[in-house]
Amino acid sequence: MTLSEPRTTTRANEPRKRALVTMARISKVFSSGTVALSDMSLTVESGEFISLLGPSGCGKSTALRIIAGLGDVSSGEIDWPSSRINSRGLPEGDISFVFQEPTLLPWKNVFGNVHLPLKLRGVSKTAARSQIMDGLATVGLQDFSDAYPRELSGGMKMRVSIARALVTKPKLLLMDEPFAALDEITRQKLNDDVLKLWKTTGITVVFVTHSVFESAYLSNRIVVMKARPGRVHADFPLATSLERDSHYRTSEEYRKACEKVSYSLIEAMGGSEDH
Ligand SMILES: Nc1ncnc2c1ncn2[C@@H]1O[C@H](COP(=O)(O)OP(=O)(O)OP(=O)(O)O)[C@@H](O)[C@H]1O
Repeated sequence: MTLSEPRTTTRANEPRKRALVTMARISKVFSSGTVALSDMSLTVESGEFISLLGPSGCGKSTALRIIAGLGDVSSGEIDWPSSRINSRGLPEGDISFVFQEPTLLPWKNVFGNVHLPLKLRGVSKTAARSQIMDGLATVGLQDFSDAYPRELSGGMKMRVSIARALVTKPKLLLMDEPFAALDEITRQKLNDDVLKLWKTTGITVVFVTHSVFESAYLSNRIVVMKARPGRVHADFPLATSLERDSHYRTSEEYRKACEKVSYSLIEAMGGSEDH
């Protein structure tokens, strides 16, 4: 196969569909009176790559935080049908969160930062070494384990943050606009890294973004949200016969996917198609 030939999409160990987490008629009203979410229902199937897309303030981060157990709900139910639940109502060890900021500890080196989630579980550095180095290899930073955050570029810091999220081998990776602060080329590289780990590990990803292009590139399902109050406007699969790579970015199929997502977002924002 030459470099210019598009490849067909494959994913190792394609999982059988089953509900990983179900949000049923979730509402969230903050003490300020802001209704961040109203009657939001969403089932995340195991193995999906879902993008939550929508205008600012439509509740994307709130929805993600609720899935992560970082905020309570005003009404509605969260269910984890296929997981063992701990006393906090969460599936033990199954969720990792990546924020827009890498949030690395400046006084710890890369190895120490990635070790953190395991340290919190009582795993020593020695016992965790191979897991940490595997995590760093996944994001291409195996040669930077001794470096400190101040020595890394923005993209490298975000890679460390992703390695830290993966080191506990979560089933579900929640990403809240992780690449929004990065330049376009670094963002595209990290998009490819995340897609690669999604394909090779079987992890489920819920990815919050403002970007139509990013969501159309990454996801196999798009959930477009609407604001005031936050709710689901549209929920559709985004299949492609092509491998999502640099060729895909210039393909007619990607252009059509972007158009479809873009129209849906315009609708969600109350506009018309010819805006
Ligand atoms: N802790 C909070 N207290 C009060 N209101 C909040 C709080 N967090 C979020 N909100 C409000 O809830 C609504 C939804 O916010 P949220 O951050 O979930 O939206 P978003 O879609 O992620 O926005 P953005 O794309 O700008 O990050 C907004 O009106 C926001 O101002």
